[in-house]
Amino acid sequence: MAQDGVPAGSTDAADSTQEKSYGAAAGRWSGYVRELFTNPNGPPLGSVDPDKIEQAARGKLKDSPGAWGFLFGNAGSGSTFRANRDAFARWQIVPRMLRDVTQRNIEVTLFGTKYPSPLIVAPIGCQACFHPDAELATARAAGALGVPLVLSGAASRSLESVAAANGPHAPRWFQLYWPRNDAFTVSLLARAKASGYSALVVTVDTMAIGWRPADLDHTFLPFAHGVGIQVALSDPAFMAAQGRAPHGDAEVPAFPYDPARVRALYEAGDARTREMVELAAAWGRESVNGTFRTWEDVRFLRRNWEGPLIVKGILAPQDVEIAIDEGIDGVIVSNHGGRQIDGSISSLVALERIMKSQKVRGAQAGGQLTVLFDSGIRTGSDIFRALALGAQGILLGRPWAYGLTVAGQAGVEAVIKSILADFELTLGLAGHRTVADIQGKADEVLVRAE
Ligand SMILES: Cc1cc2nc3c(=O)[nH]c(=O)nc-3n(C[C@H](O)[C@H](O)[C@H](O)COP(=O)(O)O)c2cc1C
Repeated sequence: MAQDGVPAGSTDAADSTQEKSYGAAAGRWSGYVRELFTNPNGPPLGSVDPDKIEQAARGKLKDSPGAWGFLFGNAGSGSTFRANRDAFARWQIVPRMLRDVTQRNIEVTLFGTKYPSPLIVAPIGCQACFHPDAELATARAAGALGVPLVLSGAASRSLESVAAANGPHAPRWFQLYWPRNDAFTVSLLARAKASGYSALVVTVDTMAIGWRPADLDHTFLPFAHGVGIQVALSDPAFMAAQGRAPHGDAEVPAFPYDPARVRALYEAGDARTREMVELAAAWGRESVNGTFRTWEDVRFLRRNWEGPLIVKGILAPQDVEIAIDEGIDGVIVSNHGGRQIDGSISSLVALERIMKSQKVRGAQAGGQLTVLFDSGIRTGSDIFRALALGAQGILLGRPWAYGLTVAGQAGVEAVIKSILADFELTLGLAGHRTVADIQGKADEVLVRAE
């Protein structure tokens, strides 16, 4: 069994056939194929095709067009989102044959902890918009599979109840949307530590929400109605500043979230709704409100967080080099799935450029910096390509949220099991046994399509 965040089992692929929890048995993920072929009812989500699961999620939210627009939508014309996907298509895998890759192991070690795969569950805010079980379903799914979960700072459940749903020994990280008030920040960090979140992810590409036509067209801003601010509502420092006691999760946002209904209640003078809108406005004065932070502010976090500190939303090599100088432990190369800047560099091209930096490569090789990646990952071969181009782990974003929307916990599990089975098979079919065989080895294992 895993203990205190340390995975059970062996570090040796050939020897890892029986452990559970963080450590994955060889072939564990591709074993899902057998499960699918022996299930007379077919795949749990009706399909394993990411596009079909996305369509199923759209169907599920057909009466909540604002929620669908929030989940699926992007900045501006959506060009960055498309660029993310197109960038993957430009790299092709060059398989090697007649190697014994029967026993495969896709475990990785990040920040000194071994995880069963390179997959990390990306922070996605406000999950109460998508499923009544919201973050708890996602946390249960991640905990059941032993994959690390990143809880969004804009969650619709508290850090504590998500930790409980995730499980006492499950790996979890906390993503911070930076409050203006230092006492609130320090309180969040203390709660994260106390609830077993081992790493802190600070998202630096969302000091304000981008220009998102879908949200603007639907007048969809759940945070303004108190949906997605439960991390704050459960915080003693934030609530004390509002002259109130912290709310637990006894009262959670209604599902489906219906902005028109909340507006009507507000107009009718409903006291509870009015209080929530007032608290939401106070949260809005704290976070994601156009107050831009600097590296100087990151130093404050560095001083107040002992564990790994990871900066999410970096795209320029120069910024990664600064992160190294600032003693940051990890970066997540990400453009937020194309939701922040229209016409931005794709995340994969950004990764390629970043990995050309001698300083970055040296820091990565020396174990000083961990490079993670997200934006656009949809298949196992996308994971393969991101790792080959230099990432040490990847964050899966919208695909699992589509699974959540369709089927709650089971949906999140199905999506993660599918993409990891796909990745493990792709790795083997390409002639490799472990992540180390391909990580940073694009020159050997990929070719750029003409
Ligand atoms: C609905 C939605 C909400 C998100 N909320 C957050 C968040 O609260 N914090 C954060 O750092 N990133 C957030 N992200 C960005 C994801 O963590 C991730 O970077 C992105 O989804 C990757 O792009 P992809 O889903 O297209 O692969 C959100 C993304 C979506 C789709």
